[in-house]
Amino acid sequence: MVSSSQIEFIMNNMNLGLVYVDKSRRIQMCNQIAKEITGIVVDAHNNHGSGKIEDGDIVVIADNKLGDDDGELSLDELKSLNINDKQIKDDDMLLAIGVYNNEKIQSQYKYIREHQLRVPVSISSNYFGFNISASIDTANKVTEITVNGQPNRIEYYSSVGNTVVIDGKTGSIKFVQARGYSVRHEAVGDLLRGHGFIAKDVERKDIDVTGKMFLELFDKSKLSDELFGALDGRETIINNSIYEINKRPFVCTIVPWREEGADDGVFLIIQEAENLEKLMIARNEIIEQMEDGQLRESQKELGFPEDAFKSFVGRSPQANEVKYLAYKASQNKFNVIITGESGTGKSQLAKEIHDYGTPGTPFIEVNCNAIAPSLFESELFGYVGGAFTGAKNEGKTGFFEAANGGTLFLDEIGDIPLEIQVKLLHVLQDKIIYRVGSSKPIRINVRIIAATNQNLELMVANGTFRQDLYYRINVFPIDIPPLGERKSDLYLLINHILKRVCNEYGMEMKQFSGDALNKMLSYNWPGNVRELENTIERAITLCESNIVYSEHLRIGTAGTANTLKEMLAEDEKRIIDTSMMKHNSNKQAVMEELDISRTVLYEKLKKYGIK
Ligand SMILES: Nc1ncnc2c1ncn2[C@@H]1O[C@H](COP(=O)(O)OP(=O)(O)OP(=O)(O)O)[C@@H](O)[C@H]1O
Repeated sequence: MVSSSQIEFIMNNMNLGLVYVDKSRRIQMCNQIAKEITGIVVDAHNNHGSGKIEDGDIVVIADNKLGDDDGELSLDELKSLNINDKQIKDDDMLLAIGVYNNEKIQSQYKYIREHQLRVPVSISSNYFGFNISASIDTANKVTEITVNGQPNRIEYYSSVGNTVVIDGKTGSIKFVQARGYSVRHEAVGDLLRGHGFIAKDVERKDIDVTGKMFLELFDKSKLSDELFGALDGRETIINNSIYEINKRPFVCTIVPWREEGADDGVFLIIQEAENLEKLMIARNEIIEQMEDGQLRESQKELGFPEDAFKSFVGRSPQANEVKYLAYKASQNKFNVIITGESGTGKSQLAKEIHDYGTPGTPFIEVNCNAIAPSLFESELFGYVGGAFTGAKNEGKTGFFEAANGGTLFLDEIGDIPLEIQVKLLHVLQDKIIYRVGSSKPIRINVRIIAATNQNLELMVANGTFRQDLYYRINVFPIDIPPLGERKSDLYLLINHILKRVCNEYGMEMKQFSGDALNKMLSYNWPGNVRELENTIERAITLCESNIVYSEHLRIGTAGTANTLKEMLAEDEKRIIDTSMMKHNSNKQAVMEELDISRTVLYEKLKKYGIK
């Protein structure tokens, strides 16, 4: 049994923020990382005590978007710093130095309306003997305020109001803005309206928030609405989706907890979203490790080795059952039939049964629907020289002989013509073959693995498949359920395919965004793993950055083209799609790149529903 102190240890040392909210919307648990990333506790690099802005204090502001994520800082509040300039508007970038509540002392400030500046904007001054500089670098999304060589740097996502306050009496720094200020109501607007600030030091690392209302600490937002909805029993699909908490983006997952005997509540799992790529890699690794661990556990329960059937990816109860049966089949030499819809992994499983049970022996794969009926016999059993017109002089080894000592995999066995079925039956019974044109028996020792996506029982009933052969090959049936019925395998499969495809194409490892994952997880995959593979492959070729977004996924269209016309249309659509994405939907650029006229482009965009 894991003790509660062990659980607490894990929660406080994991890389994810975890908050548990009960039915009454109170926080019952909040781990250390959740407190740190939401700003409930501060990683204080510039320590200071608690207090508030007093008359005569010097206030320095670097605000990239006035009125946004700065405690609704307005012109009215700026008057307290002796800034009274009607030209300054909401959303402007503002750098300011002023003395609080002293009409006689002039402030220094700079405001800029243009948001897309690529060069940093700054002011610097010797203000009452203090060397002060403040800057905003929109290209790198960084604000910095330096007082007498002591910098305070805050990176931002959409907006930030970096603030430093110098004590007017002692000249020491009494407040330094740190991330998470919204949760503490320490935004510059709040401070200028008289709100106090907390001390920032290492001792404040374990603030207890247990029992506090969720909305006392976090703003009302789309996320809080979803969270409360989940507490009221509403279905929620927030799974690695980006939501803002106190104006900063986080990768959020809401997991309702409904256990008999316990209070209903929800877990909120949060991660910082500022470096999505790194996070996604970390998250994927964690989930993979977790799922791997669960897989090992379930394999142990079933009593088969850890390394068995590793490449048959999946951890759903159905996938585990398939692997268990496959393992059992690999340990014996009886014939096996694998059934399942097209693309469920029948061929892959057949190869794995062979590799695990009889490594180093031949594995011959025969696709029965690719052989002309007249050639079946000679292909399966071989022939001797001069057996028929067109036969090679030296004769030919058939698939059975080639597979001797190993496995013959008969894919699409339902497509074997009736007259060959009877011959196959004899081989299975007697373990003897005759090459076409020869009466010399050849003893063979071959295990048959057959596969089909047809209903053989029905074929037996309507006379297209021999009943006796059916009984012979149906000794050990393994049915692989469609992917849509074992969705919990999706996550592992997605990662597995992604890795494989990136390796195959010699690309850097890519990651799926939360939205892209959600889109894949909510689709039913009628084409099974093959459709999933095609979709991922296409998405990767469409996407230029290292993150694959949902826009790159052409779900439901991949791999459905059958005719040349359909295939060409799919390619045309993909090429136009890629070009539109590359040029940010700039049609002129797309026309130039693809060398097509406006009329043609508009016609194609309409035809393929590309926006
Ligand atoms: N569980 C799995 N783990 C990893 N890859 C899988 C899995 N299942 C299927 N695949 C992959 O999906 C693709 C399709 O699988 P496969 O060809 O084995 O399907 P199938 O059932 O034999 O299809 P068909 O009936 O059309 O021949 C292959 O590239 C295979 O490697």
